[in-house]
Amino acid sequence: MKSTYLDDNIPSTPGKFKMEKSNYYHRLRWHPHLAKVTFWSVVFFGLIFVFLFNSSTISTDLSHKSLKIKSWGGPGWEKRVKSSAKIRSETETGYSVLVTGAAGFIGSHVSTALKRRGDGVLGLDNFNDYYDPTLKRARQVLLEKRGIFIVEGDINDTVLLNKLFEVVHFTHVMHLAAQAGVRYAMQNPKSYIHSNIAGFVNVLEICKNANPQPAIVWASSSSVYGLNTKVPFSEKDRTDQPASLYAATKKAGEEIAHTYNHIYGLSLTGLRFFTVYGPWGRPDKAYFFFTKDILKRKPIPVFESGNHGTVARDFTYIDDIVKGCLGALDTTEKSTGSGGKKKGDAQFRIFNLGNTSPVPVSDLVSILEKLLKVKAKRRVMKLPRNGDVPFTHANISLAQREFGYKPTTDLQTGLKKFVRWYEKYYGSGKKSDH
Ligand SMILES: O=C(O)[C@H]1O[C@H](OP(=O)(O)OP(=O)(O)OC[C@H]2O[C@@H](n3ccc(=O)[nH]c3=O)[C@H](O)[C@@H]2O)[C@H](O)[C@@H](O)[C@H]1O
Repeated sequence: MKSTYLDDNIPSTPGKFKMEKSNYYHRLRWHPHLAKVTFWSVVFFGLIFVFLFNSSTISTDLSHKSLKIKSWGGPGWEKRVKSSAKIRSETETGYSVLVTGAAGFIGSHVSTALKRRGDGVLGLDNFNDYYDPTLKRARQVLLEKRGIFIVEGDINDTVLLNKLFEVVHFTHVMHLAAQAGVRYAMQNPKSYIHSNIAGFVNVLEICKNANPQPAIVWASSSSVYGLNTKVPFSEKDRTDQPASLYAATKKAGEEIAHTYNHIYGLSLTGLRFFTVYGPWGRPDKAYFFFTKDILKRKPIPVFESGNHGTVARDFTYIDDIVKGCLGALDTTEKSTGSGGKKKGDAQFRIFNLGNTSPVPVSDLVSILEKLLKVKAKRRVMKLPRNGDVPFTHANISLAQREFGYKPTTDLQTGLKKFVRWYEKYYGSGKKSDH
């Protein structure tokens, strides 16, 4: 009723408003003591106005947030979430998996493989612009065609994650969302803390409180071996001399995971990936931008270590990595806690997922030259001290023993598949501004 009254007094045209205003001033002349009241009222309302104006920026931010919240809520959205995470009835394993970073390179491949065999898969990705987001959107389109819904959101968004766990009882979380790239860590260090530490802790917090708690498999990195010189790198080796903030956050992730396993009974498996490559890969990786620049006849920086030493990587093909991820997932034991309380010891594992045959970066360039039929303009330079390590080499016997992990794709074969995809996706250099 009151609002109707107020509404009735709101001038509907500027003309009417002016009339009221003049009336008001007229009354002021008859009641001089009202001038004081009016003055303080103006000051008071002025302050309120200033406050509202200032908070309008906050409310804009909030409205972005609430827009986001709106964009993921509602019955239609919940239906999509449930249907994507639904296990196909005849499937052998019958998992319902939340894949974070599903629009990413490894995430999109793993999601597809899980869905193909009948597991329920729900993706989560914030589609950030660390590298060309159109590539992430293209992966999303592919996944959608396969019945995988990717929820757009950040792993730090507690409200969203809680909602997802309310809608679906995930049996597993494949946590692949991260801020990647060893060299970019010098430009944007906070993004590594945000995703690889704060975001990971948020995921663990949600999982620890979930009932039932899911088993978690997450992405660590070969970079945790840092400046180690003993090869091949074995899971038992020291990991306390990282060469980049990226590596340090991945190492911190392993320690944090151990804590959650110890206190809350979460089943946790960390995978140390060794320079993964292949179709639908990441444009920030050397093999990817070397391809682009060789095709454009642009010079490429090829690193060498001191005294013209070789810089080498244990490049691992994406299909082998996917097999490793699924093997790790299939051998997880259940988490033992519930509602944030540990009920018994839970599984904690770390595995190397590499190829076990390091290749010098100069050989990688030679393979690309042959595949692309273009001579590279090599600019050989000293390995910069910005996060890179001279070599990586995985000992994979642990993964082999635990779930029969056995990579089968050599660099030549894998790069051939990559180049085929690259040429199809980007055409003859037209779309290659990534
Ligand atoms: O497995 C990992 O744990 C990490 O793999 C990846 O790191 P890296 O192995 O360093 O891959 P990538 O950048 O492709 O460089 C490949 C090679 O090219 C050399 N390299 C690189 C750049 C350049 O300009 N020139 C050059 O010679 C360079 O020295 C190196 O020898 C991921 O970025 C990281 O997110 C993480 O997942």
